[in-house]
Amino acid sequence: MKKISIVGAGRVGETTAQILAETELCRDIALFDVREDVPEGVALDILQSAPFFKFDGVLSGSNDPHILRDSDLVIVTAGFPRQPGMSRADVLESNVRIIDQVTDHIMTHAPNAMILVVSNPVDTLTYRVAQRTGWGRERVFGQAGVLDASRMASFIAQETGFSTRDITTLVLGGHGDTMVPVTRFCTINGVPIAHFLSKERIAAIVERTRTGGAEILALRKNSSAYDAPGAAVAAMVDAIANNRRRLLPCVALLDGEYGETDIAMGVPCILGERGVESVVTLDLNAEERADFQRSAQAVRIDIERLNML
Ligand SMILES: NC(=O)c1ccc[n+]([C@@H]2O[C@H](COP(=O)([O-])OP(=O)(O)OC[C@H]3O[C@@H](n4cnc5c(N)ncnc54)[C@H](O)[C@@H]3O)[C@@H](O)[C@H]2O)c1
Ligand SMILES: O=C(O)C[C@H](O)C(=O)O
Repeated sequence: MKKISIVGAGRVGETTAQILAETELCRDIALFDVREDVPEGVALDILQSAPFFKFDGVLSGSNDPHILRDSDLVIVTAGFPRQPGMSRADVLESNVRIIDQVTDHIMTHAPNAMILVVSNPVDTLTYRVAQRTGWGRERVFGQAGVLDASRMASFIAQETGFSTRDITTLVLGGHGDTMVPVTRFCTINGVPIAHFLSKERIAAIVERTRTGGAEILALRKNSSAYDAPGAAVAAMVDAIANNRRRLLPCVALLDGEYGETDIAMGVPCILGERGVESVVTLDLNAEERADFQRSAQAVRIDIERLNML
């Protein structure tokens, strides 16, 4: 991938830029932010770590949206994080204004780009970007489930003592308290986690996964998570840049899959060089289907709020 732009040079944007640069996933990274001088400062600071990490490439930052031009991918991390005690949906009104402005910049300066939305509430904002651009769902998608699944895998590793390398997890649905960790598809090298963990322990891991973002927020106090989120975004970029065709949970527009239409939420997708190549429909059991529908209902409430703005 020739050029990746990151909109929002805050905590998540900066962490993502650092990982993309270090891993040389892209050698031309541009940062755009409205805070005066900040994107230039972030770009310069990361560049000065190049001799340690031994990477080459160009990193630039600007308050001028022209910096987005010719991007192949734009990662959107602009917007307010929630504060302790808030839900992600509580920043919807403030962040819609920001996301609309950012979307217009992308349409003007990077009309051929893919857009990866990170800003919260990510399902609703991905839906908003898709509506505003009118671009196909392969080009407009969001990050949530890769992070939630990685949180769940880290909890399973802590409980079982197994290597994270061997742990596979799947979290679907909206990126809120109703997210759907699908324990039936969580394994340790193919062995279902139920072989190693009791029902009670699995239930506790599911609950901790659902509240994983709030747990970090409560501990960090002035900031929501950004280390694992930056790594999750980088994993998605790796799938795209290297055309890996990975099966990853992405926030994607649904067109009848899982019985849902006119909504964006977390579903398993094939992610490759063209973005979301397809949505994979799993045969969910009755309980999983009910959980997924409940999660869709929560996202729909936000979309209705959005439509009233
Ligand atoms: N989807 C996920 O899994 C996930 C994970 C972590 C954080 N987030 C979300 O990502 C967003 C950013 O989090 P953060 O911790 O980096 O916040 P932050 O406050 O550190 O950074 C946000 C940045 O956005 C910039 N910004 C605001 N308006 C802008 C505009 N119109 N154009 C360009 N830039 C603008 C701000 O100046 C700031 O630098 C939040 O909404 C947060 O909830 C999502
Ligand atoms: O919790 C948040 O508000 C940030 C992010 O969505 C997360 O899950 O870490």
